[in-house]
Amino acid sequence: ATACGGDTTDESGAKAGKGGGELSGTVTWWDTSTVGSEDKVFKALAEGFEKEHPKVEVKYVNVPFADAQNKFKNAASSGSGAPDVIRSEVAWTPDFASLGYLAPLDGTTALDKEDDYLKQAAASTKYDGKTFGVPQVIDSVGIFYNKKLLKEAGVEVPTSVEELTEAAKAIKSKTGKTALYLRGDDAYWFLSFLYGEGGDMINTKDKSVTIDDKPAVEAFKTVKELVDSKVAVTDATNGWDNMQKAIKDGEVAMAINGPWAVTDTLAGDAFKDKANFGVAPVPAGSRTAGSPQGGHNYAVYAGSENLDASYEFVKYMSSAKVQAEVTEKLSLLPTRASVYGDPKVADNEIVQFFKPVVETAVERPWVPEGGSLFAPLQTQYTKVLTGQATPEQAAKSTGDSYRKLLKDYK
Ligand SMILES: C[C@H]1O[C@H](O[C@H]2[C@H](O)[C@@H](O)[C@@H](O[C@H]3[C@H](O)[C@@H](O)[C@@H](O[C@H]4[C@H](O)[C@@H](O)[C@@H](O)O[C@@H]4CO)O[C@@H]3CO)O[C@@H]2CO)[C@H](O)[C@H](O)[C@@H]1N[C@H]1C[C@@H](CO)[C@H](O)[C@@H](O)[C@@H]1O
Repeated sequence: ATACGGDTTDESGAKAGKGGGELSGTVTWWDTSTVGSEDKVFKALAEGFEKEHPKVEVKYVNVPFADAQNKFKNAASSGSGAPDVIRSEVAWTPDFASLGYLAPLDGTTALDKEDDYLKQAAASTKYDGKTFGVPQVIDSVGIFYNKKLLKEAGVEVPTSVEELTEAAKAIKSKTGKTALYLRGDDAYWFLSFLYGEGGDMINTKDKSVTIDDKPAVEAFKTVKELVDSKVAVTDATNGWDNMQKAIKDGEVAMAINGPWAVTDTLAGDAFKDKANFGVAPVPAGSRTAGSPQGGHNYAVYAGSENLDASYEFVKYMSSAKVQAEVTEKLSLLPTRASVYGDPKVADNEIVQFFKPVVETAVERPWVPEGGSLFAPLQTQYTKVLTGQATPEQAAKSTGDSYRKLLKDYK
């Protein structure tokens, strides 16, 4: 199509149309979604963009979640090998932005119908008064449970740690199975217990480290007791695979997990009959029930040589149409309020459960160091679960690490 204003070539040499001129060139996109359950859906959606922009080639690259943050930082700082667009986890976005690695999107076509984004999701894209990402999916965690096993045990899905401990006895005696798989190699799985005791990692308002306050010690005690009393099984490594195998094979009655795990979990023998799968809020601690907020944004590399096509790609991928398709295929939660009105989305049981959960999820500290709070906590969390540190030692060690990371926090 010839543009009404005629084509111009901007500094990057890419065709930058005026008034709908044709885009061209390549857009390399690093996607971190799970291979084997999510990646093929996202890859196909990216190909849909190419159909609308025949002169643009999207180079889809799947980069493992555990490697992508460092890989991007290395490429961006060396100035070679960085992608044009990255699926930037909510905690990575302020980190990359603070380093100058992301293009501000305010005023570009990437940021389309901005008011339609859920405010919890949009919060992770803001840094220094600018917008450095476009929300893709928002998520939290809940209890995934095997209805048949709970029925055989004659118990309801537990709503608190006490009820979980009680139910575990009946599950073990009546079915021989363990009640819960508790992921031990990823500190994200500790957060709902920390929030359940009224605790948190840090307080950004008064700039204080709170991971070594009493609620955190109580939360470490809770998870240690769940494992020591065999209410829960855990592993110090390879937690994702072990958790998925345990719940999919019906070896455990429950696992704490999020929407990104639904497709993979439903592929398990235990859920040949999809009706056997249930999801419920995480168990409350002694103070409350709190779920963590997670998710992913699309972000554009500041050094991209094809900014116009990258902006349009982000606009397309985060459009209401594409978001509805992602939910339909993967049961992931949209980040556009308008998409929840789409009948296909509104009827999705996973969305029906997780929408109120993400609306009341505990907001994360959207500071550049937010993501780096997990590695030191992960070390101590695993040590507590394997008896190498007491809850008190773990809380103190994590607090000391945080104060080194956050110089101006007390
Ligand atoms: C340690 C890491 O701590 C944090 O990560 C937090 C994260 O902030 C939390 O929000 C939470 O993330 C949720 C997530 O929101 C939720 O959506 C889901 O994601 C799914 C996808 O849905 C699924 O599609 C697929 O992709 O798979 C995704 C993952 O399943 O589940 C996530 C929770 O897993 O929890 C994360 C902690 O895991 C840091 O941010 C780093 O990532 C850091 N990694 C370091 C690694 C270092 C080398 O060791 C290396 O030296 C360091 O440089 C590395 O950075």
